[in-house]
Amino acid sequence: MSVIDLNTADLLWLKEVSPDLDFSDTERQEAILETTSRDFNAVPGSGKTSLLAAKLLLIARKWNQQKKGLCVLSHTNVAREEITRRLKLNADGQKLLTYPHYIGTIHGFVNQYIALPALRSAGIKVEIIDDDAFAKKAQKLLQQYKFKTLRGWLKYQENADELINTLYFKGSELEISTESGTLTNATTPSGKQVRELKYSLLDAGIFRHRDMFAFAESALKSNPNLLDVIFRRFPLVFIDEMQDTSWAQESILNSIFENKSTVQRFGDIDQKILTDDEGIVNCTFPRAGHKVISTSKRFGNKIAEAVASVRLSQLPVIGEANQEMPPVLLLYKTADVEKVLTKFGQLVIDRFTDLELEKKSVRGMCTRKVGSGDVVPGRHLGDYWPAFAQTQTGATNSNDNFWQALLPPPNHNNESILFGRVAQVRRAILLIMREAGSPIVESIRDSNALIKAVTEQTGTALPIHLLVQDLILKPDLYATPAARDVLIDYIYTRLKSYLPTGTLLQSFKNLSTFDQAFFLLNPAQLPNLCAVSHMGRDINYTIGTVASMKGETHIASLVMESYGGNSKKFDLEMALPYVAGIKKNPASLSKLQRGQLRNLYVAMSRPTHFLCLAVNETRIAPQTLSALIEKGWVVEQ
Ligand SMILES: Nc1ncnc2c1ncn2[C@@H]1O[C@H](COP(=O)(O)OP(=O)(O)OP(=O)(O)O)[C@@H](O)[C@H]1O
Repeated sequence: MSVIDLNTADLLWLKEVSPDLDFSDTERQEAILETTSRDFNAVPGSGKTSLLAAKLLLIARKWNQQKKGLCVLSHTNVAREEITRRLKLNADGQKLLTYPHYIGTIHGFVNQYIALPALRSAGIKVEIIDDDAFAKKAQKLLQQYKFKTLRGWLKYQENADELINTLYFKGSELEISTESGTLTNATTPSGKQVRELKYSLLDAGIFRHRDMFAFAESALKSNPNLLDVIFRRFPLVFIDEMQDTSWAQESILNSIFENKSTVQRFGDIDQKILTDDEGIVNCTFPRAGHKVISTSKRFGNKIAEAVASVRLSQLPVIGEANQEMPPVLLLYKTADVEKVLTKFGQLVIDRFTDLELEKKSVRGMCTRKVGSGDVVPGRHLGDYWPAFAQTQTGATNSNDNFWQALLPPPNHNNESILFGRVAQVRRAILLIMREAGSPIVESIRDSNALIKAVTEQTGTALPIHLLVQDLILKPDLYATPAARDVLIDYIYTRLKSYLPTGTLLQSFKNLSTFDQAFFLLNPAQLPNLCAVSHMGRDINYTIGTVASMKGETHIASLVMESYGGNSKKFDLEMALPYVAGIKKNPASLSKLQRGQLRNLYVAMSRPTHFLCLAVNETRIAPQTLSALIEKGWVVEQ
């Protein structure tokens, strides 16, 4: 028997409350009305998250259980925020935001219901769960005399820093492992010390997110009754972004809910770009009997055709939007690789008015950040934008640098993640207040508590609100070295009342958090922000990796080719014959090459209007070029 009854009358109501969304097709209607456990594999831009939010609204209207609730899980905070944003708009939807319901990330859920209670009852304190904070503390601890042997061993390890930064507890036996490299046996001196280091951090209450899954597994093993308690509380479970769920996460969720609660999972298996996860072969999404949504509301037919050509499953992708323009193939000469991003900015300015670009995202993406290979450039983002490469080198990369903390993440224009941007900028301000010795922030652990602490202790946080607003809305304030100098003065005036009495402007300016060495290699470029002036108009747009832009919608997207290293192939060089229709069925490519294609599938499916692929002119065959032109592609140089 299903937990909830949904029928076609509900769809009529949905039309009234969500007039911006169209659920008139059979595939979406079936997905909304489905009441049994089922997976849904849906194309990019099909509106998985908004469909799920709409479905939740319908259920909220009918939910009458007081102590049992819905469990809605996503992989990222972006998806969670999108769901809660939509639910907040409606009185019924708001009911889902409180007890007995849970809406949050899989990490948050596992922590709240399993790992943290287990750690508490074992008397283990938790100070912080944060991969960056863990890495920082681990590196600091490593410098202690007692880890001398370990340091000696690390000198001979590739990625020694990462080996330490990513130490984690694995499985229900809490075995100590690393995500980078291999640890020596626990009986060797260095093997002993690396484990001692991890245990010291455990004693200090410092954990990585991944550790929590091991504690959860361990708790469920030693206390199987816990499973019953959780599944009884949540008879209905929805999981968004299912393709990104690792096996460690899925196996815990399966052990709690499988064959007990009704579970519906949404995702797109072809967008799974992290495929080197342990246990990946066990992942079950999408299960037999799954349904599909094959139409995209994001883009039209031309982009859909290109996206479908690189879709590994070769299932159809149908574009339903009708605002797109001809896609562009941007051919560059090797010597001009650093001009690609500027040229794309010009193409965007030529195609859109300022009004059309307002509040819309323009992005440049590349699969690889940096790398090597004795091949002609166009290998990675660093080739196209040297300032990006410099952020990837340890020397200038500091978790405590204000500028680094301030720089907009790749998705900073997306309204749904504005909340995330506010949190990011508050964190940057917290770094300043901490280093300046502000007594207000002495006992606060993260930026979430900043406003509360400032308000409680001084009566108002208005100066911080205004500063946050300026830093988000006016990136020009930190676009050049001179602007950054002026900005520090301005920050001082805003924060002065929160600083220790007598803090002078000069000592404030000398805080190491303002160190601009971060920008030195390329003072004209911000690491991930490209500024272009053309025909008397300006555009600033963000660049980044494909992985960092998953889930986004752009008005215009540039996809820059990259070299796959061990795959021995440039991704677009390999993909363009498929896009041109000369080759079919990319499923026969090698594993690494298929991984490259998955990235392209994600990247090429971001834009609503304008898709541009940048390729070195030496890497496209004349036959492919003519076939693309015949298909309606425009070639630019
Ligand atoms: N049912 C719908 N009716 C009309 N427009 C929609 C609908 N669903 C989504 N959209 C619009 O389509 C675009 C893509 O939606 P969204 O980003 O939610 O898709 P997605 O399935 O999450 O995509 P991806 O898997 O690529 O991240 C957005 O601009 C959104 O507003």
